[in-house]
Amino acid sequence: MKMTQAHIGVIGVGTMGSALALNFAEKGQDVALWNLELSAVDRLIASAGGLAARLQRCETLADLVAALPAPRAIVLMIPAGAPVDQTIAALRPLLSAGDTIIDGGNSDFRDTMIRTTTLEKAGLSYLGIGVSGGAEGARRGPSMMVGGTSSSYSRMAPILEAIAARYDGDPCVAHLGPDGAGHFVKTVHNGIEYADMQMIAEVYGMMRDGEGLAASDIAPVFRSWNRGPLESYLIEVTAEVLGTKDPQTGDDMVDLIVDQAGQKGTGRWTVIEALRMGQAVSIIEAAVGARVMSAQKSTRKRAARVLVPAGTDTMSPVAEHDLQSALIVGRVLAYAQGFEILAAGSKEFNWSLDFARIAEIWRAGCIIRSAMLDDIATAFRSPRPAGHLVLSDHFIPLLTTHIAGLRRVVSAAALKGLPVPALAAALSWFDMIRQERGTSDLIQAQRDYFGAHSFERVDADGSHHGPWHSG
Ligand SMILES: NC(=O)C1=CN([C@@H]2O[C@H](COP(=O)(O)OP(=O)(O)OC[C@H]3O[C@@H](n4cnc5c(N)ncnc54)[C@H](OP(=O)(O)O)[C@@H]3O)[C@@H](O)[C@H]2O)C=CC1
Ligand SMILES: O=C(CO)[C@H](O)[C@H](O)COP(=O)(O)O
Repeated sequence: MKMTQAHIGVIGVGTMGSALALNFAEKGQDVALWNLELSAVDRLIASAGGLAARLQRCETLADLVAALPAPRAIVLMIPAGAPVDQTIAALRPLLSAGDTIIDGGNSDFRDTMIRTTTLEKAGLSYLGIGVSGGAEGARRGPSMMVGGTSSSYSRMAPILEAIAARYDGDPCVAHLGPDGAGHFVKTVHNGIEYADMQMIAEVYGMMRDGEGLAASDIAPVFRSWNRGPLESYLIEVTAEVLGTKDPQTGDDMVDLIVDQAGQKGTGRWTVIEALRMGQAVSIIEAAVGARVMSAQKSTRKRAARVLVPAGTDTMSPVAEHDLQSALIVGRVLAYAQGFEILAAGSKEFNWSLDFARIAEIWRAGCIIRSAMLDDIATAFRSPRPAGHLVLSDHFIPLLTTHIAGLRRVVSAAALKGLPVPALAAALSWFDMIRQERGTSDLIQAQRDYFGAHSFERVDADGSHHGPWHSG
């Protein structure tokens, strides 16, 4: 087939690639398409309506490259890891100096750092872009977190801005730093996403298992919360999901779904990177751990029969406004933990990440978009004692108002025998950060006792040992 010239190439027309291709086409771009299984391209073109004229089916990678005038821009929307390396290896001999490969998948930012160095040395440009918003976002306007050289970004900025979500006219895309910076920020975005989803699930569990409410009764509660400080995409999605019936049985759809959550890596990577950099991200860690435990269905089935929930209180109801407060505090703290990882990464990799801008490009298009992000952006543009989000003027009053609700929810969950690992982690984090004198004096004493690690004294300078072994 004779190829006409296209503006941009897309490799991988699965959920995200096909939606992005249509978004490009809608913004006036002719898109050359290639997919491992070519029938997926045919299906996309057949369903593209008026946009089909802007979509070109390419039989081979060589055809795709030939359809693009140099300097080319080719977007990969394929699974992270080996598929990206294999596709880059296949593309490289076909490309010319100055061409740009864009990895829009959820790649490990460390892989992106290596790929950028290798390809830039070979005269190619490479951008690692974290794309958020799911299929709908990719189609109508995603939030995009870009890593790469400034010159590579400048070339792509007009088209990226054209397809991005907009918040009050501001495109939700930014060049965040070199090589892996964009994928690092996307990974942490997903860590926050895990935490928010887990806390929402815990609150749903409190209503379902603690109060005996049906999903269809819980849906309106989330719908009403979406009109307050919790306004966000994930609360909106939750209300929609809980209100949906199974067309076959007429039952609440969520009740028919196996309670085992999948995960592709970004949540776990967030925790691994945080721990590597000495950061405490207890809420995100609890959320990843909860997905791991959700997969252990057969163990849970057995344990449910033999482990007794002694001392439980099934009578005392939990107030709806306390559940709302718990989510408000939990969300603030999950964002705060995420931004702490970003700050650590920025320092570790010398990226000078602009935290206010990151909050701004998360205000629309992405999965963790919420009303709170505008305030977070403002907080990052204002003085923050100790540099921490929870100590900013905006968040202190919010936390002060709602912390009692979180406290009551976590206590009630403990008494009812209901698991709330992420909310409990949020509460413990809050109580630790506000404890001027903690209990690590004892940890230091123990370390010195068994390992002569020494400690500092409150009443003298220098390092000291205890009198432990003197008697
Ligand atoms: N779904 C989502 O909400 C989001 C996903 N992402 C990321 O975007 C990327 C794509 O995800 P998504 O569209 O959901 O995934 P899909 O599974 O829907 O599509 C994957 C695409 O990659 C192709 N592919 C699979 N293996 C290879 C390979 N070895 N070489 C070349 N192509 C291959 C598939 O081709 P074939 O049709 O032949 O199998 C398909 O076109 C992933 O990195 C994902 O993590 C990012 C943000 C949101
Ligand atoms: O990036 C995303 C949303 O922002 C993807 O939906 C991603 O797949 C979510 O992660 P996981 O599959 O591990 O839940």
